[in-house]
Amino acid sequence: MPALDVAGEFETIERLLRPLAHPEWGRGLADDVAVLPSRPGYDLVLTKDAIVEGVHFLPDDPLDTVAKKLLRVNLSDLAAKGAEPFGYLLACFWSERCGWPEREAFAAGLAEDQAKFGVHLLGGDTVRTSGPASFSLTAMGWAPTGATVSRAGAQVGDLVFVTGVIGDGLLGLKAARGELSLEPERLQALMDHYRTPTPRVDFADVIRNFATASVDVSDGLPADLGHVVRASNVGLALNLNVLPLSAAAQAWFDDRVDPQLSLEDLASGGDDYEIAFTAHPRHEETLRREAERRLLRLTKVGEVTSGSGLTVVYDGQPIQMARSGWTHG
Ligand SMILES: Nc1ncnc2c1ncn2[C@@H]1O[C@H](COP(=O)(O)OP(=O)(O)O)[C@@H](O)[C@H]1O
Ligand SMILES: Cc1ncc(C[n+]2csc(CCOP(=O)(O)OP(=O)(O)O)c2C)c(N)n1
Ligand SMILES: [Mg+2]
Ligand SMILES: [Mg+2]
Ligand SMILES: [Mg+2]
Repeated sequence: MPALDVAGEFETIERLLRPLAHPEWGRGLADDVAVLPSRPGYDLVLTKDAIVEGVHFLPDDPLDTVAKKLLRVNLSDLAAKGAEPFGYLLACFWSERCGWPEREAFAAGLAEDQAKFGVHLLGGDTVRTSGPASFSLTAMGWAPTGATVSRAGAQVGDLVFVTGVIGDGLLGLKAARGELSLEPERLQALMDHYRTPTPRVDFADVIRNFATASVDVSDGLPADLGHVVRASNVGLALNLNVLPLSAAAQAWFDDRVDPQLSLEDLASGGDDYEIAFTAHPRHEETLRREAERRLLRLTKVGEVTSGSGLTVVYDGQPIQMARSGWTHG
């Protein structure tokens, strides 16, 4: 048995990652591949997002929450498309700060979230780097054949909804950097959202059944709705005045001197990992009921119009936003 401070490649795989392996399809992480049986009647839905220290998480974020964020941002993409997750491939680029205790914390975070979301590890890769700690994950899910929701199906007259709240990701980052003065519980709630966002996995079946188009909100609500607008070749009016805020974000907002600019910042900050989607107005009541059953906030933030392009509206007037969301320049 290697000493406890060992953080080598094979120790990491055997002692920390093997316990996370998919019981049927992971081959105990002791083979070159994972082999999955095909599933008649279903499509295999795949997505990959990487996270990098200094870009997606802070150098002093605990590694268990980094692992959870990595898994969750990917589960968010699957949920937005209406797919049910079952497994993932993982690549770890451990930096010098990732000794054995940090790797143990990372694996413990994954173990907790595997249980929470019903997924297992299928394989991956493990390397060491002199650069920033980085992690990449490929999430896999099933959706009934042909049922996956794209960005392209929005129809003129559809309503635009968003799950949960918008802006806590941005404020959580500010809070973690010590840039906000709010009550400690509020700061904690915001930091929790930044470090461990909640992917709307239990809303995936509703999206599958009722959404005409959907996207997960990672870059910023206007930026991500912009993808829907372009893919669907429609217009879309987004009403900033109804942006759903958490209690903590509301407390921050109430102290601002420029409400419009503050809402623009919250809307375009990103790191929300909510689902924005379009649906026919006849489904509004059902959507509200399904959200309520799941104790999930659901807000109608706009409508799909003829024409093309996203129009952001504040106090009934179209406005020009300085930036619509995060981009990796
Ligand atoms: N390096 C890459 N190689 C192949 N496809 C990529 C790469 N980077 C991004 N994409 C694809 O571009 C699209 C948009 O990516 P992204 O903005 O990261 O979307 P998301 O918000 O779904 O994570 C996705 O289909 C994604 O798979
Ligand atoms: C330290 C730090 N600085 C800035 C941010 C803000 N931020 C970085 S990437 C990003 C957008 C989401 O990440 P991305 O890689 O674009 O995910 P994807 O759109 O592919 O899902 C945001 C809001 C952050 N999360 N952490
Ligand atoms: Mg991505
Ligand atoms: Mg994503
Ligand atoms: Mg992005």
